[in-house]
Parts: sequence; C-alpha cells; structure tokens
Amino acid sequence: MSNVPLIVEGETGTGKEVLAESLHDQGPRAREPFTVFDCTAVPPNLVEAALFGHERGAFTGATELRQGVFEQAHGGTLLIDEIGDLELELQAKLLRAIERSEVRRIGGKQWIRVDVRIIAATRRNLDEEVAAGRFRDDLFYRLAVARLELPPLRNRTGDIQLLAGHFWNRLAGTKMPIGDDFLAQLEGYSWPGNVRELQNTVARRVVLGDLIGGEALAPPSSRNLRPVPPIDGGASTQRSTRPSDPGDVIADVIACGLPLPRARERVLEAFERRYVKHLVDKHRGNVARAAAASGVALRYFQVLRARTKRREEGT
Ligand SMILES: Nc1ncnc2c1ncn2[C@@H]1O[C@H](COP(=O)(O)OP(=O)(O)OP(=O)(O)O)[C@@H](O)[C@H]1O
Repeated sequence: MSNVPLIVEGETGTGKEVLAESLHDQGPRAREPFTVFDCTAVPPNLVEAALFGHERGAFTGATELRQGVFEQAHGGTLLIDEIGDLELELQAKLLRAIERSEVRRIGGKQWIRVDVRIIAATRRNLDEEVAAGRFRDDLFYRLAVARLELPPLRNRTGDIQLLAGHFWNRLAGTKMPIGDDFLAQLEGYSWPGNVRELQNTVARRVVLGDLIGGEALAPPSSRNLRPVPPIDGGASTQRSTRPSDPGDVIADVIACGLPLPRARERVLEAFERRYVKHLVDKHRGNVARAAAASGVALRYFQVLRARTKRREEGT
C-alpha cells in the first residue's frame, strides 16, 4: 500500500495533512522526506516551477537552479494539497510526472527520475469537478486508487471530547481539568472550521479561562472582524488616555462601539499584555519562574507571551 496514490477529501481543517503525515510516518518511507505542496499557496504562474523546479536563468527571476517538490520528496511522500485548484494544463503535466516517475525542470533538458508516493488532498468534491470538466478524469483515475473522506467535525461529535482533551492537556497540562460546561459548549457547536477551529478555541480558553463565554463559539461570520484601533500603548492610537490606567482601557474599548464579544476580547488582550509583562519583569526576565507564578504550564505561558509580543509589534 505504501506506494499507492491516495486522495484525501474533506472540508478545511478536518485533518487531511495530519492524516497524510501519519500515513507517511507509519509506512516504509518514514525515514525519507514528507513534503507538502499547497497548490493555492503560490501564484498560478509559479506552480509549475514549484512542482518540477527550474534551471538557472530559465525565466526572469530564476537566478539559481531550484529543485521542485517532486525532487525534494524523492524516496518519500509528496502531499499535493488543494489539488482540485490546479489548472487543467498543469494537471496534464502532473499526470505525466506521476505516470512516468520523472520530471523535467523548467529550462532543463534532461528528465530526472523521482520515486515519490503521491497523496492528493482537496476540500472540493472531485467527482463534481470531473463531471464539470474542471478536473481531468485521467488524472483522477490515476490518483483515486485509494480514496479517503474525512467527515466534518459536526458529523463526528464523538471526536470532539477526545480532540479537545488532547489539545487541552497539551496546552494546559493534565493538572487543570477541562471543565464539563466548556465541553458541553464545544459539543453543541457546528465547527465550520473543523479541528483547526476547535484547537484554536481550546487554546483561547486555556489562555482566557472562564473569561470567555459561549459567544466565543459563535460562527466567525457573526463576529465583528473589522480592524479596531490598538489600545493600551498601540503606536497608532490617537486617544489621549494613559495606557497604564485600566479604567481608561475599558473606556476606550466602550468608545469603539464594538459588539460585546469583541469588546471583551480587546480588554482581555490589554490585560494579558500587562499581566505577562508584570510577571516577567518581576522575575527579572526568567520566564519559567513567571510561568510558575502564574500557575499555568510553561508552554502555555510562552504561547501567551509570544502572542502579546506579536500584538505589541502589530503583526
Ligand atoms: N486528529 C488530529 N489530532 C490532532 N490535531 C489535529 C487532528 N486533526 C487536525 N488537527 C489539527 O487541526 C489543524 C488542521 O489540520 P490539517 O492542517 O491537517 O487540516 P486540513 O484538512 O489539511 O486543512 P486545510 O484543508 O485547511 O489545509 C492542525 O493544526 C492540526 O494539527
């Protein structure tokens, strides 16, 4: 089975990459590279070079020779993510590379042999794509030797407790229990962003504790995603209030006219920033001591600290 191409289908965040990597890790190619290429991550005109590589001077900007992901994955597994978004012309070139197990770099003359197991992932329904003429049927049949579908999290609610417990223990440690109310909230939500969203929600809860309420689980579309002016020392703030005064931070946030969940989040961001800074300063930069004093796992404290720093830097 280890050389058999495989298609993994499922909505975004269902764990397609996790599955592909664990298949690689458990197979005989485990010691060889596991390479991921996302067809939507580079502009369409650069996909071919990313897949097959290019010689030096092959096109403007090709200042040096570069291997493509096929060559990089030689001996191992190549996960081609979002294959359903690949243009038809490239689908033909991909099919050729898979069928003949060889690639030619752009601007190159020779064909290079590659031994790669292909796993193709997509959030699209490939049967529909083939029927609509957007996906080549010959490539589809070449890849669909084995096919797996990862159901959305809302159709496998039994997994929520397991996954949430796993993320919680990893971030908060096992001493802090996850809490039945919170679990019940998680199990009652529809998870449009699937496991990725669940992971983020658990991380937020670990950070914010009981301060996050049920509205944190509202679908993203109903959240206010408008950028709001930075508070508490943000460089571009034009407000005259002193950032060190918590009362003023709250007044600032209220004045922004945000909906309650977003407003609460802004206050908490300001609080986290001050809290972390205070403890790290108090322990003269010793993060392990600061974390111990805060009562949360060191790893979580580090995540929190990195996040508050990123916010300060506006990234
Ligand atoms: N079974 C699992 N156990 C632990 N973590 C998981 C699991 N499934 C998914 N995740 C986590 O959820 C996030 C999304 O997973 P992954 O990237 O594999 O999803 P995907 O289906 O490939 O998403 P996309 O289509 O957006 O690329 C990752 O952070 C991953 O670590």
